[in-house]
Amino acid sequence: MSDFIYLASQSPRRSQLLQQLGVRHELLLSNAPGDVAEDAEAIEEVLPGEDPQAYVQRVTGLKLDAAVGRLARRGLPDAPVLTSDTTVALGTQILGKPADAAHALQMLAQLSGQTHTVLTAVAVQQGAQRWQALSVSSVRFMALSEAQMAAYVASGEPFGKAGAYGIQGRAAAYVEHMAGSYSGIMGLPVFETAQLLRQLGWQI
Ligand SMILES: Cc1cn([C@H]2C[C@H](O)[C@@H](COP(=O)(O)OP(=O)(O)OP(=O)(O)O)O2)c(=O)[nH]c1=O
Repeated sequence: MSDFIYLASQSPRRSQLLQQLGVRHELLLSNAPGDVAEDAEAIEEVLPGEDPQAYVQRVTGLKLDAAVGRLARRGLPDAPVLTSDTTVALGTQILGKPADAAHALQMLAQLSGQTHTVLTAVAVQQGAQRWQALSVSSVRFMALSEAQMAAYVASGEPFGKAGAYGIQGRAAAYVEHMAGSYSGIMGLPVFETAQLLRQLGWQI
């Protein structure tokens, strides 16, 4: 069994959460010479009529396909690798990452005073074997004033985050209630990740 895993993710939170589990890992990013940068926008496109649960699992699988391809091109076809995707859903509507400040404000206005779902799928592959898990959490936001939303967007925190907020940051002050997995909302559910890694032989 390998004593480390490749983490194919740009997200510093995911690395931090793997570290919390004591899992040695190396980042697998598309920055080596000869690497083909996959088109993240194409990977994250929502199919017509696709529900959030199907979406987040499909995108995680596509991220894993890309990562496995990258490893193969580096001559490491059997190395273990992990990917994940986090999606915020308001009913059946998928809220991705905000494109700009206006988009972030619009998403926060939608989440204000409502309960939404945060879905994070995790997938690992080693050789020909692949395992995948899904974490689903529910988060209720207090009603936010225009001034609160504007200040939060100005803090810069919404950018690069699904649903335009980070529960691990200042947005914690707006979360009235949450049920599910705090780490899953942050991007990597530690319980489900540990379960997947046990399948690969890790003792966690
Ligand atoms: C809801 C929420 C999301 N997020 C983050 C987690 C994810 O990093 C991000 C959703 O984007 P993702 O597309 O899941 O991940 P990413 O682009 O950051 O990283 P990669 O695809 O390379 O693995 O939103 C928080 O950090 N806190 C939160 O409370």
